[in-house]
Amino acid sequence: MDASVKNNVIAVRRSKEDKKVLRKQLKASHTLLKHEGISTAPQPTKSLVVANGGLGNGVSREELSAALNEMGELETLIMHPHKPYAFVTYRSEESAWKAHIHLNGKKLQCGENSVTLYLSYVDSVTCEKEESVPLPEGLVLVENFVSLEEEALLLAAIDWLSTNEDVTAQKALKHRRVKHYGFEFRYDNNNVDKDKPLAAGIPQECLPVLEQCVKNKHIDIMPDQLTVNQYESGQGIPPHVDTHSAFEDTILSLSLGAKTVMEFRHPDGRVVAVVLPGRSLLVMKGESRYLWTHGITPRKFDMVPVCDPQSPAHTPDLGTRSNLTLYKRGTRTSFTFRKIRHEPCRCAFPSACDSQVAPSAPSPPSPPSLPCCHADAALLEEEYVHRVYDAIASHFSGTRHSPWPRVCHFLSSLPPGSVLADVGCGNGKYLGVNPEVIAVGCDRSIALVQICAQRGFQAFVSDALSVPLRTASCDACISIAVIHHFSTQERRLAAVKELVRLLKPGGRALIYVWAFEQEYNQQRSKYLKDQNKVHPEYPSATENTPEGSQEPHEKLSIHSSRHSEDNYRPVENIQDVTDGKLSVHTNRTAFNTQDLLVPWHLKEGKKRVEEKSGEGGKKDKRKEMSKKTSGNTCSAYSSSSIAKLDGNPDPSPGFDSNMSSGSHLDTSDVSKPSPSCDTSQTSSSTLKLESESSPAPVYHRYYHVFQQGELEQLCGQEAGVNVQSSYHDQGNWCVILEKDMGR
Ligand SMILES: O=C(O)CCC(=O)C(=O)O
Ligand SMILES: [Fe+2]
Ligand SMILES: [Zn+2]
Repeated sequence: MDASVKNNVIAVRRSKEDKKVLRKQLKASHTLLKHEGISTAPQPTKSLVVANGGLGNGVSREELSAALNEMGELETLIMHPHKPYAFVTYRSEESAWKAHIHLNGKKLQCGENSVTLYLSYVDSVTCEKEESVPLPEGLVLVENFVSLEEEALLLAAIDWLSTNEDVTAQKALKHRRVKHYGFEFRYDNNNVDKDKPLAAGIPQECLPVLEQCVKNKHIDIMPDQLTVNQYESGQGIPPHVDTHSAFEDTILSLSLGAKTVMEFRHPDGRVVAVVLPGRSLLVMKGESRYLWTHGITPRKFDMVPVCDPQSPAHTPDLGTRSNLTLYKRGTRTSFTFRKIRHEPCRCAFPSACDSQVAPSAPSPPSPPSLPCCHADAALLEEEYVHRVYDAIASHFSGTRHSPWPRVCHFLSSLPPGSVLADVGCGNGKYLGVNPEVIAVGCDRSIALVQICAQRGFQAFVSDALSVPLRTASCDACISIAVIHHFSTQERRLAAVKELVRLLKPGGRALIYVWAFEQEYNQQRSKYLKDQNKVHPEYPSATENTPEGSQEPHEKLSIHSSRHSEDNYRPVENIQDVTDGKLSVHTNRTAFNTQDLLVPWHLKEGKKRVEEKSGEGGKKDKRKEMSKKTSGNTCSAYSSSSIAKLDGNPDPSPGFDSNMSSGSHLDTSDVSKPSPSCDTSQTSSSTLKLESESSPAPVYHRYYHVFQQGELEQLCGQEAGVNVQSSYHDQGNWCVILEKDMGR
């Protein structure tokens, strides 16, 4: 090839590349306008928006500013938390122009990953003021409370190698090291043996610090108990309230070593992230001690303000607003000083107080523990998922009638003639959404499958881990609110694998699971919002769960920053704090643990309603429902029109029906459960509780609520499938998977 031809080929290639970059840049501008309201300028200015260069992409301030600084002197660099873009303003337009030429379409290495930057000029930079969120009431943070020398002295006072004979539960907890002095805090009963002081009292080295605390009126009486926690990077402590009956009001926590971010969560869903710098003292009193939970999410990076002089990434020239950076966690050691309480607690927060009234939902007589093996897991699910759904099926079905728009959208996108499996189909509300597809449902609950059959849908009883359908027989699968009922990670993965097995190559699966995070984009979910409202459309605050809500959007307090979206790391199980026993969730409050029991208050009276409405007979609901839900309208059908089961139709002609598992709970039906209940159900005595004051039986369903990123990570473990998209929908995490063509 002669030189001119070669040059032409290179020029063509280059122009092709340029066109590609231009196309992508335009797309990025379009997205910025559409989703963020940021309009780009057609002509050069001093300011640029850097798409993909945001903290939300895992780009740190240091990495981005290093690249930008090479093009000229910066005036400001603004990085909003969680956003996938940054704004840069140069001192001169020429530098901005240079950055545009050299960095647009270029890859930036960020740790192990790289991102491609797209730069566009902007006329003005949105310098959204950080919302200054107050700290929880009663919380005080005192920076530089101890000197560097005192810090070293205190750290040296802890001998991690020695073990105290008299300490039963003093051990390296799964996710951090712990040592107790004065009294042992026992993680098996969440309390202290008040009559059994430890041989080792609070170390002498702590006394000057404690005296200072008393002198400064941070605490009235000298503490007599110390818990030292040591966290390596990536470790944390689950959200909890220190047991009221164990300790007096004030709790002091001294942070030594690396800084961390502690999250405070109010039962109404508010989350405040507080940066705890090394050598600072956190004083928790009143509401912040009694009502808000505190916890440290296990992660390796936190998002912290760059203006914090503690931060190694401190860059004072760049202004202070939105100057956040990723901070890599190091080892942190905390000294938590508390005073043992000898009388019952009489705080003003009875809902969170173990000394005062019982919690709103009675616990099962003997709450189960998280399973440690496959057999235990199967037993737990049998008792706390399958039996419950069979017992509450009718009432449950009456509350589950509005198909979700985004699920409908997925179903409506399937070409006519597609084969669809709804694994964990519940009462079958999605089976008629797209009448052009061949839909079959399965559910572990025979009672729910009977309801499907009653409506004229094809459904059979089956365990979601072993669906009696041929491999690669389905164009699409849906699993709506099912996988969160599996009690081990292995079983959740097995459920994903089973969906993938059913798919044809190129087939797609839609998965919904309930989210740990019930606040998203600064909005609390309906699930949380309706906690005090008795709304005709929704279950009451103390009642059953619609599974609708959202991701925590931690508010930045003056002293705080939101943490980064580090890769998902499982939350340390609350077991370390409550020892083993699953806790009973209070409906319509924020979650404070990932594995829990969710109460279902069974309502009586179905029969009466049916008699009144005169719609007790059997009816083919499929046509009616298809009519109403075809297209993308997703209209609800009335729960009072659900036929009463007066027979036992064979739910699954042609299929093996003696399988077990994967019951269905709807994701976000927020409709009021109609007073419908099949009173002839049987139930396990360990699940159902009746008390004199509340004759309505309460059942408990096991859930594993997913943290952001966890579902993607789970699906990522299954080879031969891609996560095509993932999103948050009404308090659920959702993914669409696509099976590889080659499989
Ligand atoms: O590490 C901390 O600062 C808090 C420890 C804590 O909350 C506890 O031990 O109860
Ligand atoms: Fe605590
Ligand atoms: Zn209390």
